[in-house]
Amino acid sequence: MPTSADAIWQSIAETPRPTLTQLFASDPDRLAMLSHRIAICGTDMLFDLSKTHLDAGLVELFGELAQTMHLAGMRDQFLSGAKINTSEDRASEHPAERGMGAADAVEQAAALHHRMAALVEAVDEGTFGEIKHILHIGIGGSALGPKLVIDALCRDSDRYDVAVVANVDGEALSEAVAKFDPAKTLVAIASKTFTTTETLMNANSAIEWLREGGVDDPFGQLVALTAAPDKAAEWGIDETRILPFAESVGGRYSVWSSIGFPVAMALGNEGFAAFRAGALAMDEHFATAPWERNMPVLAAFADLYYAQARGCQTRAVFAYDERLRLLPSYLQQLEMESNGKQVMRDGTALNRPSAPITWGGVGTDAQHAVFQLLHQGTHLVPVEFIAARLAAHEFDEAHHQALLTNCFAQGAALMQGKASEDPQRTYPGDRPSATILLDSVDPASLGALLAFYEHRTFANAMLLGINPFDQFGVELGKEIAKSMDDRQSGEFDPSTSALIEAAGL
Ligand SMILES: O=P(O)(O)OC[C@H]1O[C@H](O)[C@H](O)[C@@H](O)[C@@H]1O
Repeated sequence: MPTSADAIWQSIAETPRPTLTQLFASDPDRLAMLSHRIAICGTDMLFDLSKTHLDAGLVELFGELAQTMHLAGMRDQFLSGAKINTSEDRASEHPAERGMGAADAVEQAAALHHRMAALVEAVDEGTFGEIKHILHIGIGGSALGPKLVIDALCRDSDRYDVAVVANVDGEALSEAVAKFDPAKTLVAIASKTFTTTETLMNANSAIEWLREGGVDDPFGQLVALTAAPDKAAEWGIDETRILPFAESVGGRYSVWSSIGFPVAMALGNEGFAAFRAGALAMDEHFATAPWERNMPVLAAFADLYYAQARGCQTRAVFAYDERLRLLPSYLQQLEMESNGKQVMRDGTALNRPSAPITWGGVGTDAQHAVFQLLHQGTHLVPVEFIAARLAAHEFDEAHHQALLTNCFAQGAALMQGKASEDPQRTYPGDRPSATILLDSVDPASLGALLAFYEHRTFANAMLLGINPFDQFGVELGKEIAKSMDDRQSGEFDPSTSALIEAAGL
């Protein structure tokens, strides 16, 4: 009979706790066990988890937990398009956008990609007149992915300027359109549901801006990216410019679908295909590698060890690469919206911490701001560093060397610490970190990196027994905001009513 999850968690909690330095000293094979290279479309990605407290015993215990929680079976179901999002009775088929999944889903995704590529070409060829700017309007999963990927990969692109507008605050739209010529702007309205208030309000204002800018037929410059094509059509968007994607692709997993249209515009169709190919290479790794060498799963073991056995309430991600500066905010949605849950898949209480809080920043900036707490604060924070071996900028290579040495020095310092007679100057050390080193920040590597995080989030969820694919927690606030907009203010608590009154609403 398989051991119960509670018994395994108990064993994990009771596992002896040698320091990281002791772990390295006692096992000459530690690096080989926990640091792995994965080949991705002709480049290499290095995942070094050796500065975490995982050891052979813990990996074995987590392997038992994986068995008890049916991780392999759940992964196979997920990757074959079964309805694993049980609370919403649907599959989760973002891997089909990259080419992995049920044959019909893969085929359908390929056809939709074909259609999107044709629209990109049509814009390139001037079918819409001279287009120079793309105004992408969307929020949450319909914004964060495109924003990150464009910021990371399209800095030198001379194709189109893209602005991503999410916030309902008019300042966001105002800032974005300030640089754009209405006559030369294509507006992409990105919304899976095509009902999101912020997005539709921004879209209406963008139409107004086009009209006021002298565009006679603003609707002729609109494109919709959505899983609800009928709603987009009702809204007035021409069917030829609606790029649909499957309902079974979740919002925070949708950058691979037509939500990635502005990426394809800025990067070109080939670049967008390479981005998806990189993700597919990671899908294949996740689908086949044994747990002890399966990087998304091994990383999830470490995540769970810190959150469950060591009481860590947060985890910090630092991109030592300016091009990846938006990665922490992308991961905040991916990890916290997926795994910030209070119940298991069957609705019973999750009697343990769910996802830690993801936060982070950019190196080296963050070293001069928040690293004090990481080195000497009383919170234990597992840290993750992401860097790339090669730079792309034109300045002296000393910049990149300094960036990488700083990155590696921080990991070493967190682990080794430093003794001192003076308590103020003592570094306790034994603080964990993981490092991911890409060859370069290119479409395939970034695709693989984001797929790695998706699968790690999935593995965390399966090992806890929760559903990472719904997000009911975001609904209540929307409902209350709506009832406020509808002026039902009498129903609110005294504090809220007083705020409404003070703001003159
Ligand atoms: O793409 P949309 O349907 O407009 O949704 C945009 C976002 O809003 C919701 O509230 C969810 O929390 C997100 O997961 C989603 O990505």
